[in-house]
Amino acid sequence: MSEGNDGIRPEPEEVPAVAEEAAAVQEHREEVLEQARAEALEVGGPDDYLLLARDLVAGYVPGVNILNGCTLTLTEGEVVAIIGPNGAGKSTLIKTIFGLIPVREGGLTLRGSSIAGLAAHSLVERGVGYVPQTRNVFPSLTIEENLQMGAFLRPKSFSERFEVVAGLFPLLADRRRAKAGSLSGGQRQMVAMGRALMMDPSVLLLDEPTAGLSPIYQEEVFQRVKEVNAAGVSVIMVEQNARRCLQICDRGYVLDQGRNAYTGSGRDLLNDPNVIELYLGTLAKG
Ligand SMILES: Nc1ncnc2c1ncn2[C@@H]1O[C@H](COP(=O)(O)OP(=O)(O)OP(=O)(O)O)[C@@H](O)[C@H]1O
Repeated sequence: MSEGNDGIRPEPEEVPAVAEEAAAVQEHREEVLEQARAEALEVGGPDDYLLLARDLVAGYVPGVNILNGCTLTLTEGEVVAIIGPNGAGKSTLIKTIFGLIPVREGGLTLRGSSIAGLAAHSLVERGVGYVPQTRNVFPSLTIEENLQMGAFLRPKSFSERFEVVAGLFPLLADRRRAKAGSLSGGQRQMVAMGRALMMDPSVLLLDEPTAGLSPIYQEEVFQRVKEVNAAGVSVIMVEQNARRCLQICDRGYVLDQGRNAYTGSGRDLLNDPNVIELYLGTLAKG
């Protein structure tokens, strides 16, 4: 057995200090989550928001909840970010809003009417678009065919919507006959967003649109999101590039363990020492 320190394992006396620090951080997180839960109850009623998710409880496996009471509001014209650590439930929240995961408890309303329990295609009909994180284009189809799939509920509106969407993403017109599978990751993301916009949604749900993209393409995606928003679409986006996302969004939600941890304007969250310490970590120091 080796007696010396191998440079990786901590000295024995360091271990209690690390454990104490971890326990303190966990205790702080619990306090934050409790406070956020109390604040979440202070939101207005369904008629006050374009979209209201209130105290949502949801999960994949019977008896196991991933969302433990999440509240989120979206007002017309906003870009709202959802950030938080891995496994916090960010994607689960956006999938629950889009009807891909059943709501076990809580309320979900769009323009004051309940959408809990509605299937995804019903939400598309009601003006909600969704771009999943992965497998969000049909690689063997052309760009144009991908966009046709996006307009499948209203095929007659294809030409008109194509003009509008290509105005936002010129690439889609320039390369309309190219197979989506031949495009770069960033270009595919434009196709995926363009497809979701073909139904002229008022709400666009984006699940980590910059994941796996180079910094240049990440920036392009953020700019396009702003342009889509400026064209009248309210946006909820889950993001792994938390710092940049908070810079461009109106408001943000920090999720932790399937619950609200912090809520505020993007700027407030970026400057909140607790958010920096607990959730932005090295990103904040960068
Ligand atoms: N299809 C699934 N079946 C069962 N559990 C799942 C499924 N998808 C996700 N989970 C679990 O739900 C929890 C939350 O996952 P989710 O993808 O919502 O997290 P996230 O905050 O988006 O994190 P990440 O940034 O890592 O994607 C995780 O513990 C994950 O293992």
